[in-house]
Amino acid sequence: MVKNNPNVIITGTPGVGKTSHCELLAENTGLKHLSINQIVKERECHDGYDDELKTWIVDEDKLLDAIEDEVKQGGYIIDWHACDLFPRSWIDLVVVLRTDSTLLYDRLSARGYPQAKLDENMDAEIMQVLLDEARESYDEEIVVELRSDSADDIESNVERIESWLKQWRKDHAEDGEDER
Ligand SMILES: Nc1ncnc2c1ncn2[C@@H]1O[C@H](COP(=O)(O)OP(=O)(O)OP(=O)(O)O)[C@@H](O)[C@H]1O
Repeated sequence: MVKNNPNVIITGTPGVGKTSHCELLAENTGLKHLSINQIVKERECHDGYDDELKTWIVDEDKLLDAIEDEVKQGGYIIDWHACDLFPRSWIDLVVVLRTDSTLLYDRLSARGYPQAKLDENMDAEIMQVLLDEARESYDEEIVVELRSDSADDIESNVERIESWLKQWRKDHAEDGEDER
């Protein structure tokens, strides 16, 4: 299928700023924000709720089936704290957001996370779990690591992604012309 728009994953540890980035990027570009959290709940792509970690237990096969037809058309910003489940052929850019661990601690504490969940997420950020997962799952040219410490970071990161998008659209418009 020829896509007119790319698919971008915005990933990173919970609390790193994925939703904040996705919302601004969607508003500025017209790409659609696909919150996997919401899809899992609304389309029931889970095997129940983990009471201890206060999170849904995701059924990845159900989730991929639920979004495949939409995502294959292109134009989605996928917002999720994992990335290795999405087929490489669907994805054009993977942005891994990173933040300072003190800032992350404050953001997650403010949400009232249980201690076990807070510790797990702090460890994941410090050990750069998501960055390694992205690098192992996709070609290195499409994986970008960006800081998300301040509001200015959000703006400049979104601007960078917008520039990338402009170039992607230009390149693919030329491809389309070549094919004619
Ligand atoms: N770069 C930033 N500068 C200042 N505050 C930020 C930044 N990124 C996120 N925050 C704040 O941290 C909190 C969590 O942000 P957000 O919901 O965007 O994270 P998330 O990665 O989408 O989390 P989750 O994976 O749990 O959905 C929010 O209160 C948000 O305002």
